[in-house]
Amino acid sequence: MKVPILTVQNIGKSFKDKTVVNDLSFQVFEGEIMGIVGPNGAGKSTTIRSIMGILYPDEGKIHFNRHGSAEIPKRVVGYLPEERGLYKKVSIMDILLYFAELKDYPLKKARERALFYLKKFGLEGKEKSTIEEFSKGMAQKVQFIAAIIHEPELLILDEPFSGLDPVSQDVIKNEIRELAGSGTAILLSAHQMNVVEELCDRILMMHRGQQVISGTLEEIKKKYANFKCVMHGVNDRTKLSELPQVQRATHQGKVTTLFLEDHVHPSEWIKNLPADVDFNELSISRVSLHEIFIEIATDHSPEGSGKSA
Ligand SMILES: Nc1ncnc2c1ncn2[C@@H]1O[C@H](COP(=O)(O)OP(=O)(O)OP(=O)(O)O)[C@@H](O)[C@H]1O
Repeated sequence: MKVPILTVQNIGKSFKDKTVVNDLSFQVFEGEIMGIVGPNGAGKSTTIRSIMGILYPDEGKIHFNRHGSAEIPKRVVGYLPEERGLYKKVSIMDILLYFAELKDYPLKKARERALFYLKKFGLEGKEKSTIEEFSKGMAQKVQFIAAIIHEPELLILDEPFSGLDPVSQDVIKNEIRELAGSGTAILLSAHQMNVVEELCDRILMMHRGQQVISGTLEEIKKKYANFKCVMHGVNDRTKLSELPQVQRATHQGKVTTLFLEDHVHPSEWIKNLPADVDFNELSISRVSLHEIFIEIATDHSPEGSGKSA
């Protein structure tokens, strides 16, 4: 049975007269990785800051299911904020122990965990170094360790991959998977759709403060990811755009991408292609999360039917 760790219920937040989060509800369960995605300014960080008690929502409720009080159970929540910042001149070990102390976590255990993770993240022997001696990516790894040093049951990561090279991204991705595997509930926001596809069990997409899509990747793809046909050949663009059951088309040189309407059966559709369509390569696949994101961010409804070239 899925055990809820965090329940966000109909929250709303406005700054002056601008509504930035509107009637948003979701849950995060034990051992799952939930991705919150959306264009810049969609309201992701405002949502996360509301959960963390940095901002107060004007409406709705935030409930940490295992903890009755209205207070945030800080001892069991780990947080990697969007704006990074660690004391520049303090040793890495002291920084990590300081974070553990803030969460009332036993310091002996924290020291052991700090050394374990520094080694795991390729920073063995660096515990006496300071952040000013570190690169941005190294500092980010330390900040990630600070967020998990106290073994949180809920881990909230605001853009954990920004500024990381692909190798470091993999290190953090693997750690997130391992933490979820051991039961940690994880809520993360990210802009890298490929990473979100790969990592998240469920995805919530926000736009203008509201939920526009949510579900598992499979559910989202089934519901929103129509098929697309990518064609390499020399053709009349208008003719291709006007083929039956084509929702819209994009063209780049000799490559045309035809986004097919809902419920089109691709093999039937191919059979009905006119004989004079020229191509030397043709592929059909479901659109990616990245493309669904672009559709929403550019205000094309994922279920829209307008044709555009
Ligand atoms: N303290 C604040 N005062 C006024 N407006 C704010 C404040 N914080 C956020 N906003 C506005 O709220 C909207 C949502 O911002 P938020 O940072 O939540 O978006 P986001 O989805 O995290 O974006 P990004 O992907 O760019 O980080 C933006 O229009 C932003 O300008």
